[in-house]
Amino acid sequence: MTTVLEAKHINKYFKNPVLFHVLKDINFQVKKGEFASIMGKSGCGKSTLLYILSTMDTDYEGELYLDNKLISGSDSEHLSYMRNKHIGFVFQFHYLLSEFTILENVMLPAKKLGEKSYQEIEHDAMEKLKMLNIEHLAKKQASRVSGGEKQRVAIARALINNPSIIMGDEPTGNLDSHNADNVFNIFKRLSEEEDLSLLIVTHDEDFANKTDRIIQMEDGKILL
Ligand SMILES: Nc1ncnc2c1ncn2[C@@H]1O[C@H](COP(=O)(O)OP(=O)(O)OP(=O)(O)O)[C@@H](O)[C@H]1O
Repeated sequence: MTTVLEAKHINKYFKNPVLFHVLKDINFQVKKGEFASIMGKSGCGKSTLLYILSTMDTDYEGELYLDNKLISGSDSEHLSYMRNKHIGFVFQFHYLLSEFTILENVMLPAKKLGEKSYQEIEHDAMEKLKMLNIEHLAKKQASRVSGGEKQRVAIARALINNPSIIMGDEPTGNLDSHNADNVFNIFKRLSEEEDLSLLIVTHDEDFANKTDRIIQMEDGKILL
């Protein structure tokens, strides 16, 4: 099976004021179509790891591969391109631009990538909204839709550049159980029907237990 993301011997230290070894020899792979979750107690290093895997943090030791290409050590311009093209993000808070319409919000990462015309991007964005059953919200201002709807819009936005992997940091942390189930089911469908990989940090055991694999972290290490 194809590997979409691979971390090899990732070590990370914080140096303020004393040296703190926060990530200790992290090794794992995420395969194409795999739905994996990362769990662990508060402070064990989940967000720090996700920050590295998502290429936002470059101050670490080890190797990171995205779609079998070594990306650790790349310059910031290349990393920004790879991040935009290959990774979709869903956070606890949706970070939609409230003055923009839903459609405009979903289009933004594709405009940033700059590989398609406005019309193509608009068409793609409508397709993503349809996929998530929220096409009727397209022309609405982002501030005027519900919390659960906003999170579905955030997923549509994460999908707009057809990434290989979706990374989430507590994407259901701010949702009630009905909307959290909804987001889980969307992720599950994306993994099963679209062969998309998902790597989701969560504190929600019910959510994690339903994923294909739980990556359990403790004190900066992955438990095997
Ligand atoms: N910039 C920083 N400088 C020093 N230490 C930091 C920094 N950021 C995080 N840490 C420490 O690194 C450890 C891991 O933090 P991290 O945020 O990755 O944990 P987490 O598992 O995501 O926690 P939570 O579940 O509460 O979000 C913690 O002990 C934290 O205090």
